[in-house]
Amino acid sequence: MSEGLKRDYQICEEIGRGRFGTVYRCFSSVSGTFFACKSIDKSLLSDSIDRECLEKEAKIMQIVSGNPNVLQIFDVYEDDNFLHMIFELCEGSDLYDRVSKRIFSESEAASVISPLMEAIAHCHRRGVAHRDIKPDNILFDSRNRLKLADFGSADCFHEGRMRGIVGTPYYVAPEVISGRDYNEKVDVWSAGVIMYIMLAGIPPFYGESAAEIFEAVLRGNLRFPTRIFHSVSPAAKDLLRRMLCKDVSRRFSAEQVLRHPWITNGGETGSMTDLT
Ligand SMILES: Nc1ncnc2c1ncn2[C@@H]1O[C@H](COP(=O)(O)OP(=O)(O)OP(=O)(O)O)[C@@H](O)[C@H]1O
Repeated sequence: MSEGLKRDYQICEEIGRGRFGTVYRCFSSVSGTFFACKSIDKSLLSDSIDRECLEKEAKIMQIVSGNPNVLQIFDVYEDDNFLHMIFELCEGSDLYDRVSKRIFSESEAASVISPLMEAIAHCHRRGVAHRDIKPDNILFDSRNRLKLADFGSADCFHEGRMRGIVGTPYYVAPEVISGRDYNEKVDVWSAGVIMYIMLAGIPPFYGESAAEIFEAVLRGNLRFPTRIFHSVSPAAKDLLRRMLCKDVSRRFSAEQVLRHPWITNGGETGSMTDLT
């Protein structure tokens, strides 16, 4: 373990595991606070792309720090074998657990989508596209505040063209799959998929395998089956159409999503006129 880490933090129990790293609860006696320490075993990084992603993750998290809805990074320690990143601790269940259990009311969904879009808009203002927005990467702290996490696939879109397939099948935007250049609006698409799943309990573009899901996403045929959507407001459907719009130039930006009435009214749309 790195000397600096041992000096500054007391490492406690394991709280999670990813492909390359283990996450531990840790304690800083200086601040008297608990944090999360993600320790990455460098020997598990098989190629230069993995190594590049890891270095980028720490760098990008520093660029996007300072927003209450983006997971804060506090320290980075490196030795020959490990890279340790100290993050704020999120002890609540993640959004994946929450969406797997039940369908959300519109106001409950808005209370998640609104801070998520605040986090995404903040990253986009700093020139960062997250590129892997999905429920597993949306954490909640002990006060139930949303924190966007896992910038391992993120990229700085001002530094050159973005290309290459990154993301997770259900959530990935069609322009990513088609292999064209794309921009930061891929994150708005993914957030739209999350909003749809929260309100409907099923994904908007479904397939039995990754290949079938990709085909469904590429078709981009957005439907609101009456049996599921009969009680969903026109405002929510209007926003979904604008987020899950295949034409990137017409797709809303994160800032536009934040100004949409469904967001500004907190999903309370009972008295609104039909937007469709
Ligand atoms: N800041 C945090 N606070 C509390 N728990 C966390 C925190 N960050 C990650 N975890 C937990 O640790 C687990 C592993 O996280 P990690 O970021 O290493 O991997 P992952 O994102 O799940 O997977 P991969 O990196 O393989 O895509 C997560 O599923 C989560 O449960």
